Amino acid sequence: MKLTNTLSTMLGDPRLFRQHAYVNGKWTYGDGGREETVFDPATGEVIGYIPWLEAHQIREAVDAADTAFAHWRALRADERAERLLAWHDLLQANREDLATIMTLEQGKPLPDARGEVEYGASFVRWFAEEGKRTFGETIPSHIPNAALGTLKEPVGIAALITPWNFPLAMITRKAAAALAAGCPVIVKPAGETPFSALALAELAERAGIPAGVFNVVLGEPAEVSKILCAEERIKALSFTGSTRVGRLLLEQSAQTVKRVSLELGGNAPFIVGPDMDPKEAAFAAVAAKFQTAGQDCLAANRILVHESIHDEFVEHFAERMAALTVGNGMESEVDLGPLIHRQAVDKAAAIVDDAISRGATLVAGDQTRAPGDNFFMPVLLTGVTPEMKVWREENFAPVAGVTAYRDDDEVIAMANDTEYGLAAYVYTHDIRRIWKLLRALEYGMVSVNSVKMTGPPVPFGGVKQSGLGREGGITGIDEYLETKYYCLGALGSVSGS
Ligand SMILES: NC(=O)c1ccc[n+]([C@@H]2O[C@H](COP(=O)([O-])OP(=O)(O)OC[C@H]3O[C@@H](n4cnc5c(N)ncnc54)[C@H](O)[C@@H]3O)[C@@H](O)[C@H]2O)c1
Ligand SMILES: N[C@@H](CC=O)C(=O)O
Repeated sequence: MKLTNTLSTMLGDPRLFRQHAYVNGKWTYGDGGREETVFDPATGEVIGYIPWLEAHQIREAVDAADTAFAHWRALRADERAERLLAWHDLLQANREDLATIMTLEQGKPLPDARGEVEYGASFVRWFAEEGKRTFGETIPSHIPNAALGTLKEPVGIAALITPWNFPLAMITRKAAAALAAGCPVIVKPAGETPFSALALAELAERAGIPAGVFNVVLGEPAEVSKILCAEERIKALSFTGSTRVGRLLLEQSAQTVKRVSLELGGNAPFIVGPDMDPKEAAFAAVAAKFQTAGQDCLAANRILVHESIHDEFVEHFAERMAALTVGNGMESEVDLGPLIHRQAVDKAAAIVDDAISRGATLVAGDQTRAPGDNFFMPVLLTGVTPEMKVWREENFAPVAGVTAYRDDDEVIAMANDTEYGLAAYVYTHDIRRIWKLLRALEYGMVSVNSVKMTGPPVPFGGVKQSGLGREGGITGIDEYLETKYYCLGALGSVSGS
């Protein structure tokens, strides 16, 4: 198998750069000799290679997790918490290296990568604490001389399949909850960004998480997922990624009736009320659109501005957008890195062409200034209408589409005109309008006058075709817990309570 060490020379701790799968506490090659090349999206250079595991090796990961389950679930919650807190501390201590790995494989600017390491680590800390609070209940008995109640028990092995846009935090938000609940995990990261996942495995081992409890499998995505979904011993499947693949995995998991959690695509409306300062709203919209070069499930995809302030808003948006620097995320002062690969650039270009051909106006976005093959310069379109792809599809690129609306009822109908329902933004200071929109918007998350909405205490997730279940918050751990009801009968001395 090919290996390259360029990336490790850039790290304080070269052992964080691993080019093997991690199964049962061992770094593993693929038995069939298949491998995948991983590129730096900014330069197109090879940064490493990963093996593809064969079917029997994926099953060995399940065997390992199955064996490890008995010991891991038997630990006290505070013992698991100690290991999770050690993992958290190691993530923090190695923040710089983890951010370097992330920027090189994903492309996001280094400060954003540092932010994601902090964000990812914050879920580990959160669930270390939440694991100690998985309380059951006592139930007032309706049966004479009986005591009724519930226990919370780990559901079993959890398979976690994750995307490339947030290569670290999308893993920790799932894995920390599962591990805290007592479930071993098998992580299948995106092939574009495996090295963050493998660095997480290295640090999990150092934190004292036992062999078989945290595994990272690599391989041909459809092949690996089919095996994981068909495995009866895997009881929970948690997926973050596109709605297309989410539907497929839900279908494949039906045969083994798994607990399925899905965090899927978004098509976020960003609604600006007539009372807003157009400059303040435009600056917020730029921030909500261009994070991770628009490759964010929370990215403002459809910007809906009241007609009375539309033109001023567009002027300020264009001015702010023009000040963004596009370039290699390893360089300082860069706001937008590359897109993940060339197909993403082609998709973005096709969405812009489609909008223009259907009557949208291109206000800004000169692609001749793109600093490389995988870069896409920010685009501002106005006059966007519902038949355009930029309205219908999650563009996952730095393409902002603006539409004017007349009144609240019209903007509610516009905002809900999508199969997606992840997140929506509302900018207005009118409390009646806020309440009306908050209730009428068909979204799992609504953020009012704030671009930032996520974090460990938050029940993150969508409605409609944006997903099933919630991650984070006080309910995130429930995705990995079963409720066991008990009835202790014939107690003799207990009655009526
Ligand atoms: N709701 C959320 O919390 C959230 C967070 C991040 C990303 N996302 C969504 O993820 C998408 C972008 O990520 P992506 O392009 O990596 O998504 P994707 O669906 O293409 O891939 C996600 C994962 O599924 C695997 N996969 C791909 N094809 C597969 C197949 N045929 N069978 C089984 N597995 C397969 C990939 O290897 C990867 O690990 C966007 O739609 C974005 O909105 C959602
Ligand atoms: N920004 C999101 C990830 C979506 O792509 C998050 O905070 O979870």
